Amino acid sequence: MSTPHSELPPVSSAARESALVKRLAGRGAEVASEPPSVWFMRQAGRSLPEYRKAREGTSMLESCLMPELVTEITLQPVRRHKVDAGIFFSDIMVPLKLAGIDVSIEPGTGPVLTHPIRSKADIDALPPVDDVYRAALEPIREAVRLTTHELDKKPLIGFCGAPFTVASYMVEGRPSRDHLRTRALMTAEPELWARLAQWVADISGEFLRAQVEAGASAVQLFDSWAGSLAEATYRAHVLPFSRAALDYVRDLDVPRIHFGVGTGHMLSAIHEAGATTVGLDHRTPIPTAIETLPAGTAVQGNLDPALLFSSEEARFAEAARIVREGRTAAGHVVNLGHGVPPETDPQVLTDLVAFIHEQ
Ligand SMILES: Cc1c2[nH]c(c1CCC(=O)O)Cc1[nH]c(c(CCC(=O)O)c1C)Cc1[nH]c(c(CCC(=O)O)c1C)Cc1[nH]c(c(C)c1CCC(=O)O)C2
Repeated sequence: MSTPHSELPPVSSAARESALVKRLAGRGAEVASEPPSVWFMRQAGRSLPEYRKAREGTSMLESCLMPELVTEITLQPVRRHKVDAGIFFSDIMVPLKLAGIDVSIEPGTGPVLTHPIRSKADIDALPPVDDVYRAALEPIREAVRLTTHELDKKPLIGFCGAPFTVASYMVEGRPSRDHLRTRALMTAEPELWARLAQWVADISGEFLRAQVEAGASAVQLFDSWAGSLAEATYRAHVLPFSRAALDYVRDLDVPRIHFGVGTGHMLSAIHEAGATTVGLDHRTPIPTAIETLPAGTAVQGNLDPALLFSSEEARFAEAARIVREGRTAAGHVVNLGHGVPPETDPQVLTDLVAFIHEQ
């Protein structure tokens, strides 16, 4: 390798002072005259032909450990759509793989574990989160350094999976609609559950911290499946561990987004886990969220991904409404209510970004 990547200059302060990062920190008033900020969950990925080409012949988790490839894939949607941030190309399962767990991501299915967690012995056998694990994160740090160097003034958003969502893949062994085994474990064996959730908080928290230390300007905690929980269950068995994961970056002064699908019934709890910004899916009205959350909290979202397949007229009308409603928040960043579906026409996203920037 000819470039001494680890000697790249530190991340541009312009990225950390960008309008998008200020909005995520609840400092939207400082940049009120600037165009709205927008990025999309899953903006990198199968909706882009250049992604499909770059990924040919390399498995998902393998590609996440190849720094040049990660940089290229992270930059693809930034180049094409002119979104205001890159989202680090990786996966919520990467920390498991780096910790030595036998996991793969099966195309069209999702994460699959060879040995799902089924007993106390399985939890006893989880590897320690130690210097060996932190050293294994080096390809992640390297990829972030390369990517932030290329992004220059645009921020990179780092992320990790929240303990409930990641642990539900570990317990179920594969994607599950209702996470029954996981939810049963919480109440049947709360102490075992707590050990598993704390372990995930530690591996995911270290993964998140590695990204910020290497140059990411904001983070998002994905608790995609938390919406399947009642608020009381969430508070008792999940919130403390999500907070533990976010605590890994609390001293690093970057905004923290917290997102889960279908969490409109417990937005305050999602915020209390340690977020500066609450991510909203398309079912939660922005004014309701602003009213519910403490003053100073920013919001992100929340265009229904179905609108990507609707008429341009309907899509732009919704986008304009979302931008308008977001102006009353301490900070608002436009996003979808969940990830970009693989079938999306990329031109629709490019045109949508241009429209949002004109508002
Ligand atoms: C639940 C979850 C996972 N991974 C993730 C979540 C939380 C977000 C959410 O709720 O969608 C997070 C994730 N996964 C990926 C990103 C990176 C970048 C981005 O958002 O642009 C992020 C932020 C890449 C990816 N992660 C995955 C892909 C597709 C891989 C491919 O090209 O086949 C990408 C681009 C694979 C993946 N990984 C996972 C699933 C369910 C899948 C889809 C499996 C499939 O339908 O084939 C687990």
